[in-house]
Amino acid sequence: MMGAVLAGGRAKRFGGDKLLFRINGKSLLLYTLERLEQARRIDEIILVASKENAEKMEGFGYDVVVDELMVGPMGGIYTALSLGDAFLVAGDMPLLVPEFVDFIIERFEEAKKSACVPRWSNGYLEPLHAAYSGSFRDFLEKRIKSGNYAINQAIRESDACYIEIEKLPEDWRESFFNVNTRGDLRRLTRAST
Ligand SMILES: Nc1nc2c(ncn2[C@@H]2O[C@H](COP(=O)(O)OP(=O)(O)OP(=O)(O)O)[C@@H](O)[C@H]2O)c(=O)[nH]1
Ligand SMILES: [Mg+2]
Repeated sequence: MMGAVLAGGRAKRFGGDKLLFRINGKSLLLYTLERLEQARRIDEIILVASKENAEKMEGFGYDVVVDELMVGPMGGIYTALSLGDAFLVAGDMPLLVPEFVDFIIERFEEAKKSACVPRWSNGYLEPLHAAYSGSFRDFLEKRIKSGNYAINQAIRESDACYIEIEKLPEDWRESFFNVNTRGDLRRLTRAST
């Protein structure tokens, strides 16, 4: 399955070029890409960039698609799915667990639903660490046209299948860790990546 990495955000909370920020000499995005590469069920990776950073993103050596919408994650997902089914992940998730990625893709392929999304017992979803079908794109199109960019609501109103997070190995949860502020980097410098 294709792995699509969202990499077109403006990183307002972080300030500056979050994905290119180097931690121990390696960019944040490269941490994420290296983990994604290790997933056996990922056979191709694309980066979903913005017009502004597409050139820089090409430097990573993967195909880059430009998100023309720039309305947040939903637009990035919509853009990625123009190339077919995808496991979608945010570029700022450096502790991605490859086995967990494979697990989600397997569930997605068995379930034959429009999406397969991890869910916490309180109902909170992890839409930027989930598998989506190309047909989910048509479902998003109407919402985007009417200016409704709420991805969680879109998933809930679709026929998505859910993966109950608390039933899985506890150490898989670090896969959801994402860097929003400079303070979040402390966790990464401590982790053995
Ligand atoms: N292609 C694309 N990627 C996006 C978009 N919005 C966010 N992203 C990416 O999605 C990931 C998670 O988003 P956020 O944590 O909100 O990052 P961000 O939007 O850059 O940061 P903030 O401005 O602080 O919200 C990051 O890797 C972003 O680069 C978008 O509109 N289009
Ligand atoms: Mg954002």
